[in-house]
Amino acid sequence: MYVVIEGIDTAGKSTQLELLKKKFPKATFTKEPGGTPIGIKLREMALGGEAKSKIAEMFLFLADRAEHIEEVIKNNENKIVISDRSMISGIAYANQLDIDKLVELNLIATDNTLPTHVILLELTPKELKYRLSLKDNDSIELRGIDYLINIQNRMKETIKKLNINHIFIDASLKIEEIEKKIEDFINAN
Ligand SMILES: Nc1ncnc2c1ncn2[C@@H]1O[C@H](COP(=O)(O)OP(=O)(O)OP(=O)(O)O)[C@@H](O)[C@H]1O
Ligand SMILES: Cc1cn([C@H]2C[C@H](O)[C@@H](COP(=O)(O)O)O2)c(=O)[nH]c1=O
Repeated sequence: MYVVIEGIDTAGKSTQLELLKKKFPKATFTKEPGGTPIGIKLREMALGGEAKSKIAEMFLFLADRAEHIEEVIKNNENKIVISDRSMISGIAYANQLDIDKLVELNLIATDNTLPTHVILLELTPKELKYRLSLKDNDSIELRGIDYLINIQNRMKETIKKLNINHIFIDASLKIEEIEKKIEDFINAN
């Protein structure tokens, strides 16, 4: 079972992952970018904002993803793996290219491996604005509310297009309510 938690910046992914670690102690927890030793270096490069080219930035994320699939996902095929982000983020954030082209590129990186379960935490523009105001923003968060809401729409479109088993959850619900919905979704499937 390859479960991924998706959502734009500040949607509440890390908060829920910490709770899931207690609920599913035998699962393998991982993340993109940065779930492998090479991935840690690629993450630094991608998020440092050094790349002038958006295409170069996308290839950094794709390199991270290819290594992550090979080293983490395939090596834990018979376990529950729960990942903070996946190719869904890869396709949504690279918004300079169309989704079909990005699906092709991402399937090369993942050797055709798709998540089996996608949980998307969905933010309203108002809540996103509030949550971003509470923290120092990295180079991607500095692109702003409209950019991130557009990315969220691309995430939803991608999940539907790939026809992956999924749940969309209102990220403004109480933390415990979201936790329960996620637990029920994983256990039901
Ligand atoms: N359901 C919730 N209601 C209100 N605030 C929440 C909720 N879930 C998380 N938060 C708060 O929102 C902020 C972002 O949460 P968190 O770090 O879990 O998001 P994230 O999706 O992992 O973010 P990023 O992708 O930027 O790392 C934190 O201040 C957290 O306490
Ligand atoms: C996988 C992936 C991620 N991104 C962006 C999304 C976030 O802004 C950062 C990752 O930060 P987090 O704190 O680990 O959530 O990177 C992207 O642009 N493309 C991708 O493929």
